[in-house]
Amino acid sequence: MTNLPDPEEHWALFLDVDGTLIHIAEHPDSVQPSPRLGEILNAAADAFDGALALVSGRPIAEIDRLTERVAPAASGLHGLELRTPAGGYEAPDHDTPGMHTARERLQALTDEHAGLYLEDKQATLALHFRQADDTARRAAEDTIDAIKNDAGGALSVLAGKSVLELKPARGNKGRALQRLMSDPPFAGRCPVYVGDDVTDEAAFVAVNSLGGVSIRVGEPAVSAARYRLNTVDEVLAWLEQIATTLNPETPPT
Ligand SMILES: O=P(O)(O)OC[C@H]1O[C@H](O[C@H]2O[C@H](CO)[C@@H](O)[C@H](O)[C@H]2O)[C@H](O)[C@@H](O)[C@@H]1O
Repeated sequence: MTNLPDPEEHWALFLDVDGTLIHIAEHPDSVQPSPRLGEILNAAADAFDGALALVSGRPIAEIDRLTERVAPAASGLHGLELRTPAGGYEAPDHDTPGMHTARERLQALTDEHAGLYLEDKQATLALHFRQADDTARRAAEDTIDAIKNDAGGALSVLAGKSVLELKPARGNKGRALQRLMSDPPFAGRCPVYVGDDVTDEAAFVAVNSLGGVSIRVGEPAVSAARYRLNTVDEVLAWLEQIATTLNPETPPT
């Protein structure tokens, strides 16, 4: 574990999901969260008076399924979908120009190349190539580029871990974090963001601009994050450790 700052009671935790709280798997549907994940997140939320939000490229329904719905606050679809701790809900736009045609073109591409998988999240489309050969991967890159160009600025592309994701151009994880930071129990706290991926960089920048703590998970990488944890297991151990430090009555998990 690298030298992280000591936890402070006035922190607010923002946690990415895949690659941060849950190990990366071969397929989006085959991830296996730690059986202790819910317990660990509950203890961390208690330590910061409920100021804990989950922030993911997955839809909020999927975040809830994978985490036993521990977090009242969540942002899904790379910042396009938001649930506030008070129960407010901001839905993503399902009718972005170019998305319908994109879906048809990407479906045709996955029919053609066995190793490609299209994860249709309605408001965004994730084209996975973890199991694809070089030919399929190049076809994926070319097709995504062409779709983006044809959409004339309405769509943007996020290049995640073995995935290219088409999304409406507006909205990102950084904006979702700033939005959540404006309401209780987050307002007035110091934001701490933990993420593992290029798709988390906007949140690292937002946290840094608010004087917070940005932590990237994984191998050293060019990143706006100022601290690093090596693995998902280190993240879970660190969360347990800060919960126990701030709340010594927390029973060991
Ligand atoms: O923002 P995150 O919570 O990090 O989510 C990012 C994407 O995660 C998922 O894809 C990634 O994880 C899969 C399971 O480990 C892996 O098979 C895939 O290669 C990764 O890209 C998820 O399927 C996407 O919807 C998220 O956007």
